[in-house]
Parts: sequence; structure tokens; C-alpha cells
Amino acid sequence: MTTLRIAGGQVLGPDMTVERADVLIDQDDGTILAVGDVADADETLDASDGLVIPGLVNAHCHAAMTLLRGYADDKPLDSWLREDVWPVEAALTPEDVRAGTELGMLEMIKSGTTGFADMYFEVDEVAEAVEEAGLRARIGHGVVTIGKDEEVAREDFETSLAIAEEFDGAADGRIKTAVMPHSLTTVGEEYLDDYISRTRDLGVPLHYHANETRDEVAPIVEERGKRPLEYAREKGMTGESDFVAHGVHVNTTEIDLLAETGTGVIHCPASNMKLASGMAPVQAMLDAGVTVGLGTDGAASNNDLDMFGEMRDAAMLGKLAANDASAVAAESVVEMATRGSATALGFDSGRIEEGANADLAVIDLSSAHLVPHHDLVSHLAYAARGSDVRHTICDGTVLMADREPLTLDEDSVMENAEKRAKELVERAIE
Ligand SMILES: CSC[C@H]1O[C@@H](n2cnc3c(O)ncnc32)[C@H](O)[C@@H]1O
Ligand SMILES: [Zn+2]
Repeated sequence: MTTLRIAGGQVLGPDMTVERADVLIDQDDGTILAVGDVADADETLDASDGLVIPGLVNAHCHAAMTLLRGYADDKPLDSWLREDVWPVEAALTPEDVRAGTELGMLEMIKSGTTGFADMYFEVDEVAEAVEEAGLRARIGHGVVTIGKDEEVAREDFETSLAIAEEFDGAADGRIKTAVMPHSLTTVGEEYLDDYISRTRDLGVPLHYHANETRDEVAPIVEERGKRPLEYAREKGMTGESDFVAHGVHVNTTEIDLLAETGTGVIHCPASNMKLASGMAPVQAMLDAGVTVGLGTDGAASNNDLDMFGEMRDAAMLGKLAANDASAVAAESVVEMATRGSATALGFDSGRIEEGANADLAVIDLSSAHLVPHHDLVSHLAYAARGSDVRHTICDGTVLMADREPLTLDEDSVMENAEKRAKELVERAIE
């Protein structure tokens, strides 16, 4: 057995308390062996002046959309997608998706994220990139059927199922999959019965955008006389392993439905603010017992993949939404970004405890904006930044040490993404 000791730091425990401790990792099976005073190990990573936290889990994103960062801003969801994003995405090549995914993962590793969920296209490229970068991910091919002939729409769903089957368990189990219909309005009902039942046979989760904007909820209510998540339940799309992105416009019946079925909700506060989609009732969902995780969404609607920013946004927006300064408190957002997201994605991560996946980040506490150290959980939620991350470890492997990424070549990833992004946009607007 090869062991790694993260030594000399303070450690954030699963109950959100902070204690002085070392963390011992079994690098062969990628799990935490012990938390406490650890005498010896094959290798040591220094965490003095640091706080060891569970690696953050970005539970909803489209990593390759880093190529569209800053390409189209200041519009609402529907026109942003139809006028700007979808026309460019139509010109994406597999190499573009690879380059954008690598850039997204570089950004995530640098800011202490060790796991993510990704809905996009060219997923075989995404899978290879995840394997190379060393992160943990639940990935899937996003299906859109509106505006497509039946044959093409069915092909899209077949791709999503085939990808889910092929890559589940890849990269030594770091990669898991899901079938990912884009949303309840962009996928036709005529396809759901068949493909949802085949997803269940495959035994993988479903992940889709739901209740993101008022404009998306209204037609479902008008046409079907029921709320979107009631429609989703009727179609068999809610359950313990399933997770929806956004859940902004959910009423009390839908909140109860989410809690009863165990369906996870991934809160994306920055994207919801930027596209003016609305304020999710996060405290009400937490009070009802819904599993709530946190996600950045794509970098084109955020515009970064920094989960520290997302925690801060979630806390701030949660208070406004509830009209209550005590709502969505620091502990709640840290819990959401770690265990909440990990649970929603089905990862045994998000907690520093013997037996859990060794997915960790070490935060450097020595910067001016983190002094004094009254309450380190408060700092994680309100004051820390992605650039405070010193080391990132996933599955027992060190992905970044002393701010130097080890699995991705930082300069060439950035250079390639810059070039591909420029050529992509030129091709798309030709
Ligand atoms: C079919 S792959 C995923 C698809 O989703 C698009 N997308 C990015 N952000 C959002 C969002 O906030 N709501 C809905 N859809 C979104 C992305 O551009 C891809 O086309
Ligand atoms: Zn999204």
C-alpha cells in the first residue's frame, strides 16, 4: 500500500467543526485511512497554515462552455441560447470540446473542485479528458429533440444511452454516467416513455434542467394542467439517483415531491442571477429535506467555474430569496458544495472521514483577506477565493501541489483553448 499524509493543517470535519489533524490516504484504493495524529507515510504534503476541506463538487456544469466565456452576456436564457449559444455550439468539433473541457477542468483543479457533473456533446472526448486530468465526474450526452426529425431525435437519445453504458465506471471508477435529456421543454413527451424506461434498465441516473425560468414553467402548466416536476414524476423522471439543475421556480407541492422522491436539486445561483432566471427557494428546500447541491452551470452564464464564488452567491441570494439574513447560512452552503453535491451525484466524497474517497483540497489561510481566523467555515463561504487553494487531491492522487497543476499542462491547455475558441466563433459566424 502507498500512503500519503496531509500534514500540519486544520481539518474540516463532517459536522463542520475544525480541528488540528493530519489526514492519511491510501493512494492505491483512493480512500481516507485515518484522520488525527499520523506518524508516518510514504509521502507527505505540507498543509501548515492551511485548512483541509473535502474537495468541492460542481454538481452541474457544461465544462467545454469555457470556450464561450464572455462570448454572449446580458441576455435572458431563451434568447441567449437561441441567438448566441446554440448557433456556435452547432459548429463545435470533438477537438473543441476536448480543449474546452480541459480548460474547465484546469480551472476546477486550481480552485479546489475534485468532482463535477457534465452535460454536453462529444462525451467520448470529455471522458478521455477526465481520465487524463484525474478528476471524478458524472458525465452524459445532452439530448434535445425539439426542431428535429423523429429519426434524428431518436439518434440523439440512442447516443445518450450508448454513452451512458460505455463510460459508466471508466477511469478506475472515477467516471460515472447519466442519461441527460436537456429539459422538460426541449425534449418531446413522445420520446420519454421509451427512453426513460431504457435508462432505468441501464441503472444510471437522469439529469436534466428543470423549473429554471418562468417562461419554461408556464407552457407546461398551461398545456398539461400540472407543474413541471409533477409531469416529470408522471414520466418516471424523479428518484433517489436523479438530479435536476436549477429548480428556481418550484412551488411547495414540487418541493415536497423532490423530498419524497429523493430527487436532488443543483442550485446554480450565479447563472440564475446573470440570466435573471430568478431566486430559488433554497432554504425552503433544505427545510423540507431536499438534497441540494451546488453548481456553476457553464462558464458562459457565470462566468467562471469557481465554487467559492458559488458558495458566496448561494448564501447571499438565499437570504434575499427568503427575506431572512439567517437563511442559507455559511454551514449550509459549505455542506451544499461538498456533501450535498456529492450525494446528489452518487459519489462517496464530500466528507473527510475514514473510508470516504480521498477527494480533498487544502486552503492557504495566510492571505490578508482571510485574517483573522474567528470562524473558518465563515471564511469558506464568504471570504475565500479559488486562488486560495494550495493543493488539490482526487482519488488519493495529487492533482495540484503548491498551486502547480500536475496532470494538465497549464500553458498548453490555455493556449489551445484560446486558439480553438477564436476559430470556433469565426467558423460559426461565417
Ligand atoms: C444539450 S447539452 C447541454 C446544453 O445546455 C445548454 N445550456 C447551458 N446553460 C444552460 C442553462 O442555464 N439552461 C439550459 N440550457 C443551458 C448548453 O449550451 C448546451 O446546449
Ligand atoms: Zn446547465
